[in-house]
Amino acid sequence: MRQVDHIGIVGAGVMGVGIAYQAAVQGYDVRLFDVSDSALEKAIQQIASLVKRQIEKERLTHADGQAALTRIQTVKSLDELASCDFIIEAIVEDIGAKQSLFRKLDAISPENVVLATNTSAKSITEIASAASRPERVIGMHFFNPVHRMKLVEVVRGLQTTDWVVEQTVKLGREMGKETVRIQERPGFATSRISALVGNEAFYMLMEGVGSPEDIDQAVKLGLNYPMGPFELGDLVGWDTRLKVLQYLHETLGEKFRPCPLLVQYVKSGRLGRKTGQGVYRYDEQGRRVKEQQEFSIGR
Ligand SMILES: NC(=O)c1ccc[n+]([C@@H]2O[C@H](COP(=O)([O-])OP(=O)(O)OC[C@H]3O[C@@H](n4cnc5c(N)ncnc54)[C@H](O)[C@@H]3O)[C@@H](O)[C@H]2O)c1
Repeated sequence: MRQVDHIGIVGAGVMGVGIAYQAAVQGYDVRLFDVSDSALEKAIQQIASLVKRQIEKERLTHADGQAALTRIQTVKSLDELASCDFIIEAIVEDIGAKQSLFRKLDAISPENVVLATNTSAKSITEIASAASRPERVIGMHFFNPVHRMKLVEVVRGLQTTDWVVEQTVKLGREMGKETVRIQERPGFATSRISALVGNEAFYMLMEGVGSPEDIDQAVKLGLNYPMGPFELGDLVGWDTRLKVLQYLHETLGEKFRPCPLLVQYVKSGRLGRKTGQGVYRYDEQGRRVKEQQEFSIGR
């Protein structure tokens, strides 16, 4: 097994930030790259505020929190990931963008480095086809928020080797997560169910079945889900959710057709917590704003 000390992370959005935090807290040195300088700056602020909150909640000591922060380095060029022992991609959910990135990662990194994608649903085999050594490409699917969610879904593409699966399971566990091993099918074991539930909730909202609050409450208390479908979609980001649904619609058929109201939300920029408004509204600190107004589907 290659000793993993340095983890390279590509993409400093919602997931890249969470994965970087989790890796650093578990003692790994992290190099974080994004095409956007402002995303990198924002990422460092978000990680620092997450460390602060975890210290306040006594889930992290001050010393451990500070040590984690010093382990994260942002880099301005992909080439600076060349010496990493394991690389995790968390960029936009777009097959072309991911393939182009994996072509570059394959070219810059030694051949015993695992190249993992955090894709929510896309084909690992298709992403891997861009690499000259597709057997070292694997799905390592973290969940949002990474520091709280216990699972990593390890997804095997057609050519992924046993060694790569073992290395990824080991890293997932050492990052403090439970792992499941999944054979590649669109949406894996989790996104396939979650996309269906979120989409159905939007159809229910469009039909006027109930307010978002009541639908969320029904699913939480009646079905024992920890979060309602709208709370979860606001956290995931409806743009990401829509991309997953479009892909599942293409590959698995009609039952995944994206709800027109969900599509409208994305067109209007109501993407969820990351834009301050999705199905619900959030203040500057990310706290949900309680609405006084009566329910209507256009809300
Ligand atoms: N949001 C979730 O809850 C969630 C959960 C599990 C998996 N995922 C998956 O994780 C991935 C990232 O999702 P996210 O929600 O963090 O997205 P995001 O939109 O928050 O962040 C994506 C980041 O990638 C950067 N980026 C885009 N192209 C790039 C490139 N070629 N090189 C480097 N950086 C690039 C963008 O500048 C942006 O900062 C997606 O594949 C998504 O499906 C998301």
